Amino acid sequence: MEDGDGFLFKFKGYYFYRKGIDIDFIENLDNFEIREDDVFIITYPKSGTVWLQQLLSLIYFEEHRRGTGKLQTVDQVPFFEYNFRQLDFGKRPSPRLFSTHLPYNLVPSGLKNKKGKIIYIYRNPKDVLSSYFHFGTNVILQVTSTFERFMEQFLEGRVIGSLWFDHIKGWYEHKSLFNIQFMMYEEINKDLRGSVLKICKFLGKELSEENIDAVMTKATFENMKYDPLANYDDIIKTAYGKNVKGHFLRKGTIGDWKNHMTVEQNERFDKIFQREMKDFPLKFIWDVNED
Ligand SMILES: Nc1ncnc2c1ncn2[C@@H]1O[C@H](COP(=O)(O)OS(=O)(=O)O)[C@@H](OP(=O)(O)O)[C@H]1O
Repeated sequence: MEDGDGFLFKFKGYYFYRKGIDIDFIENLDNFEIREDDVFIITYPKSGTVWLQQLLSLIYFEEHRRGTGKLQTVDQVPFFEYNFRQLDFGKRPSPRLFSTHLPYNLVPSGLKNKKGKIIYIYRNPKDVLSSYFHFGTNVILQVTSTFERFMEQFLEGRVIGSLWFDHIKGWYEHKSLFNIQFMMYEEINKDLRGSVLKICKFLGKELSEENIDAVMTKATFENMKYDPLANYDDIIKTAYGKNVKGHFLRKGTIGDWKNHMTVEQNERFDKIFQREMKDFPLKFIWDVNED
């Protein structure tokens, strides 16, 4: 984000979106009371958050599955640190569903006692960068930045969510403290049914075949893009302004980074990735034809 300044708020070494937070809430994150049946989706930005909000809404709420509900996904699975709707989390009925971009060291300490469940979604960081570039320039800043400049900011961690490498490594290296399931954006993209079943199993939810089919149909990119309860177009207008061009549901593909990065940029990225992620055990998928 341009020079980081106006848009970023740094707290305990981590960058938040300044306009979206309540500083009192952020300073007291540690003490937020966690319930046994709380569920958190945790992501670095642009890794599939809105998709998982839709999937959880569909898995938990019959009216959302049937298309008779009126609540947007952000009202059913609200952002934890960006409480746009100013919901009273303490008064929400169980099970509470949340989504967050927080790093492992800033989440409420109750989660560290394995109370609540976490689904951590990760995506190959070149596609994260490409998605973020469009979102950063079209939605958040609404100014033109070059990809080159944005890539530098991303690699320095001077963006909302801070450094991608720190986020994923922090969560993975501390996974034994949490009740956590890691899932890959690309795995959900390639095998939606298998992914829905995996999520249901982790959350202890049993859905009929018919309901699984309904979840899958409503969670495809095409259906979400035109679904006003799931596409965030309304939120963009409210939070960022009426003239914003960008969308949360942009391309939804694997390997779009190839349309953005030059050979040199790609080589530089690979070098840094290899240095930072040496010995990191999770697999990444960089191309749509890769298994
Ligand atoms: N159903 C479905 N299928 C495939 N891809 C999907 C889907 N829903 C969201 N997306 C893609 O997720 C990207 C946005 O990431 P986030 O939701 O994490 O963004 S944010 O952090 O909440 O701003 C963004 O990726 P890009 O298209 O590459 O920009 C979205 O298109």
